[in-house]
Amino acid sequence: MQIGFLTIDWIDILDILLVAFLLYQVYKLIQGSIANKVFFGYIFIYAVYLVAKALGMELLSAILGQFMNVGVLALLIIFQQEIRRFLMMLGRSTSIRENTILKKFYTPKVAKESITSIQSILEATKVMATSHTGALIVIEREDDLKKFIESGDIIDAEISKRLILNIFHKNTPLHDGAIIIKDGRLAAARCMLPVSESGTISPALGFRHRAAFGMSEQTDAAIIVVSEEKGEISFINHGGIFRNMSVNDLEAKLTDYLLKV
Ligand SMILES: Nc1ncnc2c1ncn2[C@@H]1O[C@H](COP(=O)(O)OP(=O)(O)OP(=O)(O)O)[C@@H](O)[C@H]1O
Repeated sequence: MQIGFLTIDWIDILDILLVAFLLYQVYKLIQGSIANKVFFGYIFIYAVYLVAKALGMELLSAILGQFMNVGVLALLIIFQQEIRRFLMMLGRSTSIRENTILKKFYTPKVAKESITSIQSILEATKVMATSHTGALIVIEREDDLKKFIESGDIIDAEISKRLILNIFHKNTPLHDGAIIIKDGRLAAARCMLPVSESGTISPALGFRHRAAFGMSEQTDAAIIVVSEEKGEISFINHGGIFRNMSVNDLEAKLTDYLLKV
């Protein structure tokens, strides 16, 4: 096919479509994050570079060419988190859980143990919501939370309503940060979670919620947040946030999510 001075064959069309698809996926991945602006800046410079090259502007294309070469390295550093998220997304979508045939033969490993501890978690959540006690509870599913557990104080105790209430009680040494539940046991308290940089999170939500979002971006954990300010219960997972939940709604969501293959 001839368009003006350009000769285009079907490989070129396929090439353009694949690049467009790839760029769209990258855009979706970084949408709302700070990296978004860097991405468009980079695309703009690349477009100028291509035009300068096509017009034979040697000096400008040489300078921009050098910038593009170093830029790839810079992009790897700037987009660290997004690249990690992208690879995790790929890893997850090729895992047994996402495979409809293998799924039939597979039972989630954490489900049974975690389900038995749900009642204590729900009862404690109810009390904390009523008393406006801030809390952040992370329940491990398939993704290993070892590195987050190690960021806090190891407890490794049987879960009980009283233990949870005691940990989150204001003015106690362990109340800051998150508790992590693993295999039906309270693994650790005072855990540090990654804070999300997403620009789509409501500005009304503070760091406790941002940390829950950050965790849900990097892992498949189930996360419960009790807001200190409003006494509101939220459930967060990598599917999004469910705000202002009743304890019954939370029970249904949590059971469903923990048992989901
Ligand atoms: N990265 C983090 N990892 C774990 N816990 C965190 C992190 N950042 C903040 N927190 C917890 O959140 C508390 C601060 O919450 P902040 O008031 O900013 O959040 P919020 O989302 O507005 O919630 P609230 O409605 O309870 O005020 C801290 O005291 C700490 O316990």
